[in-house]
Amino acid sequence: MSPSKLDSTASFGHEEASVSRSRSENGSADSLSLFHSEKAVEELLQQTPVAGMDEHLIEFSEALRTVAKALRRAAEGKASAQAEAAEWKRRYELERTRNIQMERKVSGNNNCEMLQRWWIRSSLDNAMGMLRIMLPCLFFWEVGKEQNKRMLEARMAERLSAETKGCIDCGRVKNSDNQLMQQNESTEHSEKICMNNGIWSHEVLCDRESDSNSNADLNNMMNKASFKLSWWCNGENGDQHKHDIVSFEKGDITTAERSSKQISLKWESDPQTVLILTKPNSVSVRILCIQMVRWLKEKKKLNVYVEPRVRTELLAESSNFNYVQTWKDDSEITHLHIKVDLVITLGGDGTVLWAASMFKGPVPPIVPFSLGSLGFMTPFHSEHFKECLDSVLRGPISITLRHRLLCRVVRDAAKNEYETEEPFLVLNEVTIDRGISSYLTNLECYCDNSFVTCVQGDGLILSTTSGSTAYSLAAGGSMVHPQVPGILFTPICPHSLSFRPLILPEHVTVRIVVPFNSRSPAWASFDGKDRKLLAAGDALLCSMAPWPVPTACQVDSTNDFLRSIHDGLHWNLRKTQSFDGPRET
Ligand SMILES: NC(=O)c1ccc[n+]([C@@H]2O[C@H](COP(=O)([O-])OP(=O)(O)OC[C@H]3O[C@@H](n4cnc5c(N)ncnc54)[C@H](O)[C@@H]3O)[C@@H](O)[C@H]2O)c1
Ligand SMILES: Nc1ncnc2c1ncn2[C@@H]1O[C@H](COP(=O)(O)OP(=O)(O)OP(=O)(O)O)[C@@H](O)[C@H]1O
Repeated sequence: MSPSKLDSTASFGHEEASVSRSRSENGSADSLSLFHSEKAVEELLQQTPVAGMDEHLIEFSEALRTVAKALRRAAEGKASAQAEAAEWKRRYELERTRNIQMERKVSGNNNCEMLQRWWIRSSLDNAMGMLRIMLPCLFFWEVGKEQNKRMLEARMAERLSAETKGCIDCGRVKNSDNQLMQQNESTEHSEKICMNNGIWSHEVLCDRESDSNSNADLNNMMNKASFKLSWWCNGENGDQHKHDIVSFEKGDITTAERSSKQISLKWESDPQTVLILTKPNSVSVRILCIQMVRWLKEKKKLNVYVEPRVRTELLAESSNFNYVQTWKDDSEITHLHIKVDLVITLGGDGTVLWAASMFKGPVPPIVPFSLGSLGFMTPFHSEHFKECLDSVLRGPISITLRHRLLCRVVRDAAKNEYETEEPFLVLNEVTIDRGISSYLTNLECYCDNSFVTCVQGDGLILSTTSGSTAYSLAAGGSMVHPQVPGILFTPICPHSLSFRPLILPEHVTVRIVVPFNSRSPAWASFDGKDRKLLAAGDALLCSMAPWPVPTACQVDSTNDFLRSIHDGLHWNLRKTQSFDGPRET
């Protein structure tokens, strides 16, 4: 306790306090007088109205903190429940697909016994499927997510009606049953892997909500190419993928699953619709686009979609291009993923970012052609576009599943965790910087519920591993293989020399808060676009998005990544030492 405080408390006229004060002033303070002073202060604090108010304020602020914590926990609980619901949904889709496959096999066989067994199993599966739908349904009723609830209900209804009719939707109508049977037999092995481990991208890309909305959409969905994804890795057991993340046999813990694998895409039916996205204001891009559209339509008989700007350019070139399709307003863009089998980009990395930003949910596979200066994400050479597209359309192709970050701005974070603005999906990074302010940014950072640090500097980059070769790299972050799931936490010019970049695991939610004592607001930008002001009290929540961006590889994801850093950055390029120098003897 400072002497001035003692003085001020003594001036309230407490007798013992004034005695102790005079003694200490005379330099004869002893333990007794100290004891008296402390006691006096304590009593005084209890008596004075100021002390009472302080206590109330402390109590009040603690109560506020508790409320904020509870709100935060509820929001985090909500997010994890949503993720769980999505997982159930995915499993339901997988199971349904399995039933369809089984039904096809059974329908080709006249054996009654088999049919009987299938029906028993199918009914059991259906019951399980129903249970699995019911759980997320209950959850959505709870949290009032009306839209998701409708979607799940529609699926339940669809399943019920399929049961009543005694048949289940057979997916693509294009292939005949015989063809499918042959296909099934010839791909038995990969199918087995797929059923257990793969992603049935046809299902992932389908928006069932919209197919119940209109027949037109249903037709579009029927026209969408079906493919399946399987993954592989060079493991010890004949490249076999295992289910368990960790196996525990006879006391030995062994990691069995690798978090990152090379993904392979195999078309199950031919792609029919292609979307071409082009960098604007480039003559070479325009010329290539014209050639490509012609070739895709005339030689490959594909439907071609382009942006409205490009359609106008094509029609200015020749009125023959009136078969090229486009959209009228932005709301139609939200349905693109249902119609489009493949996206082709003509430009640099910025055009791939542009393509990714058009899909706020699932993204069809992207084939990026390099017409920029660097091209970390654009492995295909435009001179050989016919050969490249031929091989992609034939399949199978290796793809890189590029993770995206889902970013939500929460205004006045403590109060409004439920009222978030429209989220942003970024393929490279979200940057929080000081904008035009000349003050240091002051950002409080949390990883789930743990405080990470306070960023004082020019700002912070939260990057995907695909973005690790972009802004994050320039700010001193590491380069990371794009298939590694993780969130890069890279400060921009930190005002502390010990502030090194971090890489956080994929499952965390990072929360960046502009504290109330910050000297200036901060600015968030998403893949270098869409700047948003973050005022004091606002927060940015960032977690891994469920919809990655699948980009086709020239060779495979590792080869393409290494080539891009060698060619793009001349990484570790150094003249080799000559052999005729000094040698150890
Ligand atoms: N100091 C910097 O390095 C810096 C500063 C601002 C923005 N950027 C990057 O620019 C991106 C936006 O790109 P744009 O094309 O719309 O803007 P732009 O036209 O200004 O190009 C930025 C450059 O970044 C490169 N780039 C983009 N994504 C990359 C990636 N994943 N790996 C390696 N290089 C990549 C592009 O090839 C281009 O050369 C942002 O997401 C950000 O990563 C970098
Ligand atoms: N279809 C599009 N519509 C509008 N803007 C686009 C489109 N495609 C790309 N862009 C924007 O154009 C800019 C340049 O694109 P991109 O990076 O692909 O070309 P580049 O700058 O020549 O390539 P590099 O960056 O490799 O030199 C980017 O900011 C990107 O966001």
